[in-house]
Order: sequence, then structure tokens, then C-alpha cells
Amino acid sequence: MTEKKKILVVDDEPNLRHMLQVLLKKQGYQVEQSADGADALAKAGEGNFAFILCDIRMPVMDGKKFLLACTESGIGATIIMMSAYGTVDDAIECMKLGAYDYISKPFNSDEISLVLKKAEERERLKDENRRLREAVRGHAFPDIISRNDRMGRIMELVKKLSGHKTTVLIQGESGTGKELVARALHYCGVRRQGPFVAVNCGAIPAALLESELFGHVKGAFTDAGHDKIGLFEEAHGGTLFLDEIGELPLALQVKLLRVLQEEEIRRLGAAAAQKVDVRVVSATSRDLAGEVAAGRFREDLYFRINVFALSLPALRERVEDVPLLVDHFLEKHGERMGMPGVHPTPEALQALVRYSWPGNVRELENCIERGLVLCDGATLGLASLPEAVRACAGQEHRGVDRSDSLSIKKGAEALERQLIVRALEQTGGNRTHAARLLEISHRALLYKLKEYDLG
Ligand SMILES: Nc1ncnc2c1ncn2[C@@H]1O[C@H](COP(=O)(O)OP(=O)(O)OP(=O)(O)O)[C@@H](O)[C@H]1O
Repeated sequence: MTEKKKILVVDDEPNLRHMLQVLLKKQGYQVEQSADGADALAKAGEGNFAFILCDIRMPVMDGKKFLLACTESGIGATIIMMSAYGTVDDAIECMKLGAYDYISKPFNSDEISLVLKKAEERERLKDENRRLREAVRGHAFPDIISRNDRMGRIMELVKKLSGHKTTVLIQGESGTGKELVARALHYCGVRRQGPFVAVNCGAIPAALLESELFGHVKGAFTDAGHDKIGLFEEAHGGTLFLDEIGELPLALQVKLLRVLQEEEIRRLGAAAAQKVDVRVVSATSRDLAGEVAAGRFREDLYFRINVFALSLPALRERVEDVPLLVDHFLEKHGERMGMPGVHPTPEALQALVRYSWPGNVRELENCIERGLVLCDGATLGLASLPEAVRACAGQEHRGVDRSDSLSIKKGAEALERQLIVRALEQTGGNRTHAARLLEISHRALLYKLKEYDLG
């Protein structure tokens, strides 16, 4: 049996509430009532309603304020306004603010059924759309491109974890998308209205890190000319992302552990501690368990931040993602650079897939961005890729030293091709300058670019 859809009826007239309750129950809905916006907001926050029917003029909190509060608190119900004589303009304004529709009082039962049927149909289409998008992407996060199974399982976990305050440790090589996953945890969860504050523990000198994290009061040390709020306080109500947590000096590890256990911080030099409500997500590209074994990372802190561990695979372990990411970055940067619709040539794509990407997705993104600058505006060819990537193209494109053939002609061609590619790379794709470096005419270079399929 399918679960009954829930409707919240918000109106200050008891008779109307009663009438709607009877009517909607008959139509198969589960109905709850509120007499004003403030009570309705509390119910809506907990109740998971599919629809809310809301009067515009009410005491305590009127319909418009209720609507705005719902949007701010991320309440996902479809809201339909009920307007009495003289409030149609307000109803239209409510629709601009996000209400789905409005119905004028007095209404009969057919009118209310029709509005709800339309709203149900829209919900169904929205759901279907979302499911289709998720099916294409493999998961529910729009910015994270992957069809890899392991990444899919990680994103499932992210979805579950986003609703809790559990500390999460994200592990993975540099550039695998750790910060992106941390943001997904924040923006898909209950804390999304709060701040997401990121700090790279390895990028801030150890001496400054403590006051960065916890803040200080005026006079706490020589340069402390005024009070300073720390990142923990800044992240209050939201998420603090501690990137490269393995770089945290041992003395600060003790302090961080205390903050996590007691959920309160004390600014440097302050007498009293204060409560903070922060979800901590950490990331590391180091083997933290190894760091613990080596005595460089505290075991108790390791267990505290590692309640849930997500381990992101390197890009070379999910090569099926490379073509997707190439398209994604071509579109993303192509649009920004006014070069839409650029596609990789088959040889370029082959090289991109074969390359081992030690810098992972970040290196791939940089490579595509740079390739767009160098390419001809229509296709992204091998010539626009860095030498290390090009070296992964098919055998015929490799240099003389790697060829099995003893043909001088073939060897000379391969060498010539390599020199042209290098010259273009050095000159940022400027053909006139490249021809000068190669000591050939501009025309000869154009001819050779065509011959070697480098255009
Ligand atoms: N699956 C993905 N889909 C789309 N973009 C991605 C993906 N993974 C990473 N990126 C992009 O790659 C870049 C690097 O990602 P991110 O900064 O999250 O990596 P990181 O693991 O935190 O790196 P570091 O350890 O160096 O801080 C970012 O621009 C990010 O948007």
C-alpha cells in the first residue's frame, strides 16, 4: 500500500479548516491543521508535508511571512495560497516568492481537487526529472561527475551522512575531489543554511594556526591588537572543513580533540570558554594510520575524527570517468572562455584516458583549461595537450627512442612531430613564434601541422 500524502491546512478560521480536513481526507490525504503561520512553521519543519494550503491573512505570522520562512528553512513542501476577497494581489506576490499556486475563497471541492491534482502532477514530473538526472550521473550530486561504482557508493554514504553531525574523514590523493565531497556533505544536509568554512592546515604557519582556529582576545600576545574571531566560531551552525589535517602540529591536535569532545572553544587569552555547534569534516592525502603508528598523529584524535572514513579512489583507478570529466571541463571552461562546443579528437581522448594523472582530477581540469587556450576553437587535438599526456597517444605518435622501427624516414617524421609539438607548447600555440624556433617558414609549419594532424 502506498503511504498517504500529507497535507497541512493553515487558516485562522476553524470552520474552513474543518471543512478542508473532511474534504481532503475523503480524497485520500493525511491532514493536519494549524491556526497560524508560527505553529504551521513548527509543524512543517518536522512533518514532511507534500502540500501546504495556507491562508494569506492570519494573526501572529501571515501567509507571506510563513512562505518566506519556509523557503529560508529549506522546507520542500509545495505551498498553495488561499486568498480571500481583496488579497489576490498578495497571492500573486506569494507566487513570485515561491508559492506554487493560489485558490480564491470561497472555493468548492472540485476547485481544490483540481489545484491539488495539478500540483501532484508537477511533483511527479519533478521527481521523474530528478531520477533521470541521477540515473545519467549515477548519483544525486550535480557537481560531482562520476559513473564509477566506488564513487557511487561513496556518494550514497554522503547522502546518508549529510543528515547527521558525525565527524567524517575524507582520504584520497591530492586533487581527487576531497573538498568537493566535503561541500556535498554540507550543502546536502541539514546544516546547508549555515556557513561552510574551509581551512588548509598545511598552508598556515604553525604559530598562527591556533589563533586562526580558535581566535584570540586583545592583548593575548604581542601582535594581538584587537579581538579576533576564530574559524570555529565562524563555522557556528555549519561545517568546518579541516583540509590536510595530518599537518596539524601535535600541540594543536590536543586542543582540537578537546574542542571536539566538549563542543566549546576558548579564544587565546580568554578566561571563559564558549559553546560552538560545528560539524567537523577533515581531509588528508597522507596515510593517517601510518602517521599514528609513527607517533606524528595522536591516536585519540584519529579515532575522534575518523568516525566515518570516505576513501576517494585516484583518477587512474576510475578511468571510465576521464571522458565524462573531459566533456564536463570542456563545457565548463569553454563556456567561460567563449569557446563552446569544443570536442577532443579521438587521439587526444585516447591519450587522456591512458595517462596516469598523478595530480588526479585537478590535473585533468588544468590540462583541459590549458588545452582550450592552445586549441583551434573547434577540436582539442594532441598538440594542445602537455607532453606527458601526448606521450600516451598511440605508438605511431611516440618519439624515435620508443619506436621499434628502424626506418630513418619514420624516425625523422616522429622527431619532427615532437619538435613541432614542443615548439607550440613553448610559445603557447603561437605559430609564427613556433616557426621561428623551428627555423622553418610559417607556411612550412602550417603544411606540417596538417600533415601530422596537429591543427
Ligand atoms: N568528480 C568530480 N567532478 C567534477 N569536478 C571534480 C571532481 N573531482 C574533483 N573535481 C574538481 O577538481 C578540483 C580539485 O578538487 P578538490 O579541491 O576537491 O580536490 P582535493 O582532493 O581536495 O585536493 P587537495 O588534496 O589538493 O586539496 C576542483 O576544481 C574540483 O571542482
